Amino acid sequence: MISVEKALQTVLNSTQNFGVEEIPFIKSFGRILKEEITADRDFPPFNRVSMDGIAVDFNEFSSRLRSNKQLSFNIEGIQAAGSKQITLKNSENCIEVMTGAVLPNNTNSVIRYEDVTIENGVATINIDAINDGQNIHIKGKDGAVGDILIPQNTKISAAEIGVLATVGKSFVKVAKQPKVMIVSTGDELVGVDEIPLEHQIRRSNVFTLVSLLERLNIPSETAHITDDKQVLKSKIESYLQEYDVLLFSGAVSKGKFDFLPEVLDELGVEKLFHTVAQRPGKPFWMGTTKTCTVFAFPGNPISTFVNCLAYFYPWYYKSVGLELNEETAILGEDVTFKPNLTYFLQVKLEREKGFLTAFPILGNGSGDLASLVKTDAFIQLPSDKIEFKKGEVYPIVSYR
Ligand SMILES: Nc1nc2c(c(=O)[nH]1)N[C@H]1C(S)=C(S)[C@@H](COP(=O)(O)OP(=O)(O)OC[C@H]3O[C@@H](n4cnc5c(N)ncnc54)[C@H](O)[C@@H]3O)O[C@H]1N2
Ligand code: MOO
Ligand SMILES: [Mg+2]
Repeated sequence: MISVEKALQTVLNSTQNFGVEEIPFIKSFGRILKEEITADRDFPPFNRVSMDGIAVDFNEFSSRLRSNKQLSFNIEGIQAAGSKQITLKNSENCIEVMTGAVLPNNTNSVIRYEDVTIENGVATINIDAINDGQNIHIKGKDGAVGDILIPQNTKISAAEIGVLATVGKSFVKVAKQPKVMIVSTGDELVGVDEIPLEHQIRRSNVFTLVSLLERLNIPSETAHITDDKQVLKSKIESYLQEYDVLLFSGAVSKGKFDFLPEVLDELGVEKLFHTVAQRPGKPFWMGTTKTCTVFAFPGNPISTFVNCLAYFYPWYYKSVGLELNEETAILGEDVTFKPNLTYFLQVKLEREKGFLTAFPILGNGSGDLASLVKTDAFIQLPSDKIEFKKGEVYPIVSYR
């Protein structure tokens, strides 16, 4: 048996590189960027008018103000957004300009319509102070051509999608997703659409795993294998050839029909560890071949669930180059836990005065999958303590 810390270290030392693929940018939400995105032109690419109004020459405005002349300007033309830049021919005049338009040549300040009265083609300014360059979004102010706008290894959100669009990146390089097979085992398990007999239950773990992977945008396939050693062996043999990752749930403990560890061993999967000093999820088995990583989670639903979050998630993040950000929360109640095991305790998270606080909710052990609905996360209480006090801070793995 190894500690949670050692198990996680082992998991992180056996990450995989899934390669890179180029996909349409609009399909890249949630994926990990595998190239730098640079500005293809200045941001904004021209002096952009930022208020609807009139554009004037600031010097002309100032000199009239100094000599108490009328602040009336003949309107020479209109500069609309999407039109080529026009030029103010006579600096005593002005040009009407629209937000998003190029600032006309020979003008350098924009006065809002709200501060102007327009009559018979003449705009009279109703304010007696303007700033040189006002209401103009200067070319290159947000970024210069060639600037890095999005660094490599960024997780693509709506913000990045907008930037990809604006620089014309219709195709973008992202980390390939692993090819994953999720397998449940057990003779007691029937399909979701079936009516279980007295001694049977519907299988649920594969579907929670599919959904936990969907949170990472990883597609997956599923299969179910009965507790038959030969069938297990022949199916797994072909899965090992075909997939980057196999996630199992069940058949890793001490039961007569828990064949998985020996089958994986017979198929040449190198065991990295079996059983971790934790509750729940203790009989977790992990191993690798040259091309495939195998996570065999204990079958109790909460064991499968927490181990996917605590081990597969960080393994995937590191594999695709994402930083691991440890989340923490304040324990909301005293907890006593005697066994010399790391305790992944189910908690409901609440924000109290801006701080994330974790309130323990005790279910009926690792088979009580309905209790997951009442909680949001697991708080990770270390094995070297027995008493955990309200107010102490510990890592959490959340799933909401
Ligand atoms: N003698 C011992 N017995 C057990 C130990 C032990 O240390 N010594 N460990 C216990 C712990 S802890 C766990 S966790 C389980 C792990 O068992 P397995 O990984 O072998 O899983 P199974 O025996 O196949 O199933 C356990 C339990 O989970 C249910 N299950 C399995 N798959 C699914 C699924 N896809 N959907 C819903 N439920 C599932 C299954 O029906 C069993 O009730 O072993 C303890 N025993
Ligand atoms: O490890 Mo088991 O998951 O405690 O129920
Ligand atoms: Mg078992």
